[in-house]
Amino acid sequence: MARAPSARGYGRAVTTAPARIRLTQYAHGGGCACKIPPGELEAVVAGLTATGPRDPAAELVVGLDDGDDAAVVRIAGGQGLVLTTDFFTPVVDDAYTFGRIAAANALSDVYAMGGTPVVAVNLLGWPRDVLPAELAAEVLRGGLEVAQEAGCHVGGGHSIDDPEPKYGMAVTGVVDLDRLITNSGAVAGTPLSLTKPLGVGVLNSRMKATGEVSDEAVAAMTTLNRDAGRAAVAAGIRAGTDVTGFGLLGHLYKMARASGVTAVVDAAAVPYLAGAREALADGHVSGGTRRNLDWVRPHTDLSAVSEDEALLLADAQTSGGLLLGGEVPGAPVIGEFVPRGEHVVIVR
Ligand SMILES: Nc1ncnc2c1ncn2[C@@H]1O[C@H](COP(=O)(O)OP(=O)(O)OP(=O)(O)O)[C@@H](O)[C@H]1O
Ligand SMILES: [Mg+2]
Repeated sequence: MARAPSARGYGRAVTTAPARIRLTQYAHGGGCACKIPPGELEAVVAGLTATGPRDPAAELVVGLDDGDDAAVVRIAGGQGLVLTTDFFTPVVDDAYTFGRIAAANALSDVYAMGGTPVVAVNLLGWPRDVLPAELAAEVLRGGLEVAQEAGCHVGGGHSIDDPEPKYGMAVTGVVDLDRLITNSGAVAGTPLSLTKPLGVGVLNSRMKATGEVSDEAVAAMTTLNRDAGRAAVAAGIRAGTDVTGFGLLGHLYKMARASGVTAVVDAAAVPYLAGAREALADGHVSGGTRRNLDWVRPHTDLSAVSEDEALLLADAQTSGGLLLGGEVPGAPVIGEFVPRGEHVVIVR
């Protein structure tokens, strides 16, 4: 038998699986909601960004300056290498599904830059004294399946004994540098689109607390942003990011700030997964979501919406959709970019 999550510690390895292990109960937080909050992260990495103005001909085309989704390095033939990594604790109880979500999320940052993933390596942390190795293999199986769907090789990885289960990937892709999509590419006068509905954060919090699974949320989190990324490139879009732990408002604030424009969000046009509002009303709001809202509040005009609406807009997503400066087929327009005004973001 595996030990209860509360009885953590290093001891004998587990060889047999109990009837039902709820992976989320072995982690303090789940998915992108366990990211270090945006303000704190920027303070931590600030010392790494003092590289001076970016030279457009430089080898490192995208570095840390604008907190973009991935680093981009110039290679031959007008191409760039796209490099990104993402890992987190279980966001769902099922190991195979956790693997699929974590892989879709890791691959997403390449799509958010307008790129195509080529090869990934796994990052695995596993509490080998409390959880069976078979479950770790299930996590990796899920990740491999999604990478294969993306046409991305899995070339290896790294695994450590860890008090909490963690999984993700480091992904390398390629991008046509003339079609690169970045945080800083937004231009006033262009529409703002979102390719997946919000609400994954509150639904995952509910699932962690009650065990109630939202199939819609799982479907959203396991869907690759490949088609959205391709559509964005085909439409000539140059501004975008994926919506993850910092929520729509957090990622939009980063985009508008980096682009020197103001983003206007039409709250009524933002799509939500079924049950998201009810989960919020029942109090299933993560600390990460509250921190996201606190972070953007000084720069955001929220006077037109209730506190609940603002929390939903700041809901920490895992493997969320692409937020794009432009229009793509099938994705709702949820606002627009306008010249920079008093606020960096306006919710109306
Ligand atoms: N430990 C770190 N060292 C250096 N840079 C970091 C570190 N952690 C994060 N960053 C950088 O900070 C920025 C914001 O990180 P964040 O993880 O939010 O980006 P992201 O990969 O797009 O997130 P997500 O995978 O959730 O979409 C990125 O440019 C990232 O490269
Ligand atoms: Mg990202």
